[in-house]
Amino acid sequence: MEGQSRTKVVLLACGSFNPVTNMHLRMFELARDHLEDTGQYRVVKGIISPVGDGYKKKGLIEACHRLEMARLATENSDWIIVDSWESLQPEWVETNKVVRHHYDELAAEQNDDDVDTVKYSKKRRINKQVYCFEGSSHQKRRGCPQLMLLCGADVLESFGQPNLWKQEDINEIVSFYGLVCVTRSGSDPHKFIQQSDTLWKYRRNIHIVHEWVTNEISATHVRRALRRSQSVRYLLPDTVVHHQAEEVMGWGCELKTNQTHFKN
Ligand SMILES: Nc1ncnc2c1ncn2[C@@H]1O[C@H](COP(=O)(O)OP(=O)(O)OP(=O)(O)O)[C@@H](O)[C@H]1O
Ligand SMILES: NC(=O)c1ccc[n+]([C@@H]2O[C@H](COP(=O)(O)O)[C@@H](O)[C@H]2O)c1
Ligand SMILES: [Zn+2]
Repeated sequence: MEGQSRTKVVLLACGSFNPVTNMHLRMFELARDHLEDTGQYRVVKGIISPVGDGYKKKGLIEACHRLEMARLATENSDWIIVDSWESLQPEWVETNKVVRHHYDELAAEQNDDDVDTVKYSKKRRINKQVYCFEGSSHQKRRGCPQLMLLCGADVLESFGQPNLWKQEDINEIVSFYGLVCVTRSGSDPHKFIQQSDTLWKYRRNIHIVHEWVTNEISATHVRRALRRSQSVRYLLPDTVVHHQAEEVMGWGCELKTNQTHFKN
């Protein structure tokens, strides 16, 4: 399929990024290779959206630090950016609402691009196909890139945790947007999809990316190492490691080690 006829895709990763690790960045590269290898997609952008402070997860440091570290981590990438919208919301925002927000942004950018050639109102009329499903209706904008949620297999499996995700949100994510899921040790996304009627129904919208270089990098491990004054070098981009060191010095922290604001 020629480049022009491929569907443009924007990948959106939501999470704590507490702190961002090399594996978060690898996740984007793996997903892009996988989607482009199908011959159907061209991945044009990746967005990291750190969760807001309202998420109140134990040990979550302030969003401004998580954002700054994610920005430093992506400064050498020509396609992955960090977006602050979610982290600036006063309350925790459910992921489906974050996805909707970004889809609306992409559609608005698309309309801006089109506005010179076709009158806005007319374009709006011809540019939308209405997709309806359980209780809500959405408009898919022609020409707008497809937005897919990018996550690790642990997040996919968290769909099965009672009272954590609304069923309608899961439906909307997998039926309207699409999901790219990177395998992670301890998870079996194929089995999980096979056992869920909803996920099975929309299995063609769920792209499982197999990470062959299995590794167990996690922000939990990084925080633990930092608490113990152990090196986190090569688990995080150097710029992020340095940012933390500067932070400690800047705060006149009582600790003379590389221990940082990760207290839990
Ligand atoms: N090693 C990994 N392999 C696959 N996916 C990963 C990996 N590390 C993180 N992710 C994914 O990155 C996204 C953001 O995750 P998150 O910020 O929770 O990182 P984490 O390393 O899991 O942190 P924590 O240990 O604090 O939960 C999630 O979709 C998560 O599944
Ligand atoms: N119902 C929901 O929309 C829902 C539930 C749980 C987690 N999440 C999101 O999943 C991500 C999980 O991140 P952590 O693995 O760091 O907890 C966060 O972005 C969080 O907002 C969403
Ligand atoms: Zn996690």
